[in-house]
Amino acid sequence: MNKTTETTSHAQQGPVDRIPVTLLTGFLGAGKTTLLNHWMHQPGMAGVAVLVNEFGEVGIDHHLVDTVSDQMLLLDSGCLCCTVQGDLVAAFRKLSDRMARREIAPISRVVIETTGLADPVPVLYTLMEEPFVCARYRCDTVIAAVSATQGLLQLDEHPESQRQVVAADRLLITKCDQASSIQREQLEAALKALNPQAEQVLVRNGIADLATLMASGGVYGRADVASSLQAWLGTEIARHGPSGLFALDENAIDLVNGDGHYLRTRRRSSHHSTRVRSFVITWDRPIAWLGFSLAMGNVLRAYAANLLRVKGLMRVAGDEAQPQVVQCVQDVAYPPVRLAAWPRDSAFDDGHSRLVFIVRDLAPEQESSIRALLSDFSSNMAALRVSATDWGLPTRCWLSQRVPIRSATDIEHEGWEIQARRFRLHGAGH
Ligand SMILES: Nc1nc2c(ncn2[C@@H]2O[C@H](COP(=O)(O)OP(=O)(O)OP(=O)(O)O)[C@@H](O)[C@H]2O)c(=O)[nH]1
Repeated sequence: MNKTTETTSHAQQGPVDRIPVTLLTGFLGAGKTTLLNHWMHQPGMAGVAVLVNEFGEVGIDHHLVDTVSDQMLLLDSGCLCCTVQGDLVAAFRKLSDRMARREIAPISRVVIETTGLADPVPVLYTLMEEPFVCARYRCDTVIAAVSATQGLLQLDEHPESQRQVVAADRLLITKCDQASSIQREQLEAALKALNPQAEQVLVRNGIADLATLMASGGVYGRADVASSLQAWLGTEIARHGPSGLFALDENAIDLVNGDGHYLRTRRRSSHHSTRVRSFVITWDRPIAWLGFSLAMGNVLRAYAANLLRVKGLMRVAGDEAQPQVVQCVQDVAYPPVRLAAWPRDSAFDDGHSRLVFIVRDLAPEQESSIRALLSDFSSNMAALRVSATDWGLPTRCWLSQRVPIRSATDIEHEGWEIQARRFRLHGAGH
């Protein structure tokens, strides 16, 4: 074989063999985990490895996705876009090592669910520039979930949300079942202005076709785009804009999307606004659901402007074996669901209730008053019943309905450990 032929065949082989990666992004509470949970039940997900990353001290999301113990990893040491890029590379290495040792069957795709606050650019940079990763994996698609009900406001107030939209090649407009047509159309127009080339997909009740996740994206999935981010950026600049739009220096990563929109981010240090932080409230005894729901309603009402996201698992008196999942996005409380059992081998091992709050501009004394409101539920049933008739209470939907159980049996995780059960080869002797 002459040299030219060798070079050609190597070049042809490399990109074909690399495992496609889908980045699933979207602001806090936009519906990423809900979408993932639906997709995880599809037969087409066999062989897909999922990496979940959360902002906050206690990981919740991986407990909310069913039947995932064997193909899901929690990236729990911080937000993917700033502190855990090394961990992300380590996870890719581990996947590759296990495949090489035939401990797991070949992986057909990796899906990374980022935190709602993640800037996708540093993650893209890792995928496209880190030598180990880009030799074996290729960024295929960036999907951003945007809430039809809250997305416009989030785009206005949170630069992270804009960056997620601009970097995406597919936009999933979630919660269309809850939005008016005017809300939806305004959001569609805003998204079009930010990222005209991205495909827009409407999502109702958290359900989208698996093809939405699996289909290759426009920009990132193009076979002719060089894997190097710098080369890709060069192509984009040549196509769209004046020179000097970007520079890759020591600490800056810039990205220009298909429409010449320009994103700049810092490579290493945490660049989340210091205005955003998280804290956890823990209860070591079962909570009274009525009192808790009313207290949470008052918390949402009083601090709506500062609460970005609240979620957790609660041990409810009288129903202690099945944790109740509590979900709030800003001042909206979503209908609770119950898990079939408490997650094992996790922060919830002790069976305590925990709520993770992600807040912005919340003063310490305000945090103290939230803690106080949630530490002392009135035991006066008559008073509770009166306040339960407050029709404007954000947590009304927690009071009225029977809480369905979601089967989430056998859910466990090993943090960074890759769990091989699903990928195990028959007869491989493991
Ligand atoms: N009605 C309705 N509710 C939805 C939809 N998508 C998500 N939800 C609800 O919105 C809440 C938040 O959804 P998640 O899937 O946890 O959102 P997320 O983007 O993973 O949240 P973070 O991981 O905190 O950023 C949950 O209570 C979901 O049930 C939808 O399309 N329709």
